[in-house]
Amino acid sequence: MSSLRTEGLTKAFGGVLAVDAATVELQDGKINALIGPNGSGKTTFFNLITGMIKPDSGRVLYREREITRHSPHRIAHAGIGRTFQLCRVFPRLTVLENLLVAVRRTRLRELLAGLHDKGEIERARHWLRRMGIEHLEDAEARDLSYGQQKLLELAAALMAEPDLVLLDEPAGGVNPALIDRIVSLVRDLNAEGRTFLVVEHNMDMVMSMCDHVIVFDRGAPIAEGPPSQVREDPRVLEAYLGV
Ligand SMILES: Nc1ncnc2c1ncn2[C@@H]1O[C@H](COP(=O)(O)OP(=O)(O)OP(=O)(O)O)[C@@H](O)[C@H]1O
Repeated sequence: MSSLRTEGLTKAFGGVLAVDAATVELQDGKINALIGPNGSGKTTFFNLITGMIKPDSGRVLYREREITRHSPHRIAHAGIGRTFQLCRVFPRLTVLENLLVAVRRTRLRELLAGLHDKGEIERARHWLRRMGIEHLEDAEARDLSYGQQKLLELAAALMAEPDLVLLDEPAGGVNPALIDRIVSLVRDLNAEGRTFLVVEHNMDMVMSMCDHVIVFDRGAPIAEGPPSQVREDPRVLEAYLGV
């Protein structure tokens, strides 16, 4: 059973077919990985699912309902959260403020006017504790290390209580100790019932953390299965090595 699936999803930029008739089904309740060589369409696929860009053709279904061409806000509301390859936080807001605006961007004005919702502050503190950055609540986001900003971004995504979380290169630019922390956090969040789709180039992380691996090449899946199986697949080696 799958909560998210795509059918023939296609997106071209000029003459480049970034995502080419991709039919993909995620395993529900699992940590799914999306891997593939540079430029194989992984980030574009994420952007199509989360409504950041619109497909040329094909469909995205979540819980058997069509969400193709819905706005990013509506897709987030349906229960799909995400982080970005190059971390996106508001540099001049504090850590806590970043989480409060994450709930609803339109409330930025209220936030700046000092109007806080107590329940939301409690939830924000809960996620900061889970990320282990609660001591940084009043720091401006720009003063955090890159890895801490990634944890903040994950906390911001979790503020909307998503059932499906898309992580775009969570280990990119992060030191090994923090990678371990992110892995154990993702495992815990998954054990609590959240499904994950993780784009990641760090193969150690993919192989040790993920249950199901989908391999993209030239905009579409060429192989999928458990990590041990995918690692041995000649099509995957060929896509990566170009042999
Ligand atoms: N906004 C855009 N305009 C033009 N071309 C784009 C755009 N976004 C992506 N592309 C092209 O589409 C293809 C797929 O890119 P995409 O970023 O989705 O791949 P990726 O698998 O995420 O790569 P990486 O692993 O390097 O992050 C590439 O050829 C890329 O140059």
